[in-house]
Amino acid sequence: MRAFRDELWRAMDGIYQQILAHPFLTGLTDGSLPKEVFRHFVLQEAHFLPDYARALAACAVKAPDPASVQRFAADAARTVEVEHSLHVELLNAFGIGEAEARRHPAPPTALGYGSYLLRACHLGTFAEALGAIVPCYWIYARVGQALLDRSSPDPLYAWWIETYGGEEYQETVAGVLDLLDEVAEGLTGDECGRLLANATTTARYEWMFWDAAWRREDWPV
Ligand SMILES: Cc1ncc(CO)c(N)n1
Ligand SMILES: Cc1ncsc1CCO
Repeated sequence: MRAFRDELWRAMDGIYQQILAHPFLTGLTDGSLPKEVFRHFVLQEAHFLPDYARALAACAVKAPDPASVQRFAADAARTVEVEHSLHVELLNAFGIGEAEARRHPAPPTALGYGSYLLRACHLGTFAEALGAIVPCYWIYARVGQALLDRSSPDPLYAWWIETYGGEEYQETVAGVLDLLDEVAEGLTGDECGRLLANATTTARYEWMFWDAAWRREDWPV
């Protein structure tokens, strides 16, 4: 029997290939990515990660068993930690203080993505929430892995790559994918369809998030 995760990956693979080919990611590994573009990405992350942490906490609330509650609650806490080290390691390196990051309103795609995740995880069933949240983990794990081989001559970019390409994060994501396969066994065809539709939306937002950073997207009016 094929695992459900393969079906979910098929729903995202075309989008994932476009993520890998995006000039933001090719620029990360050859070190040619302009600093102002990465700076904008970090600013987007500073706005997105608190929403992401709360979306993970909502998954913890809906999780069907204590081990899954613990998993999502731990990842929510870990996301807050990553958000904090982002401030310490990166925003300071770019001369963006916490006050400035707060003053700058969340740009459209970061706000849209975070709002979508909160909506899906709060209003959906656990399966629908899982569909929305799994690609966040999986795409970053795959991107991190793909970039780890080449890493980056830039220590800032290398730090970021290690966070997501490293062993610890890879193991975290493997656990979530095991849970996905387990949960999918008990779902109807319709429920699987809604889970996959959410996964596709998240994968699209993942591409858009890189692209928005690349364009240094801001509110047009
Ligand atoms: C936009 C985005 N998606 C996923 C992750 C994974 O943590 C992240 N840090 N940022
Ligand atoms: C690194 C990491 N580990 C668990 S969740 C998460 C995502 C924070 O960005």
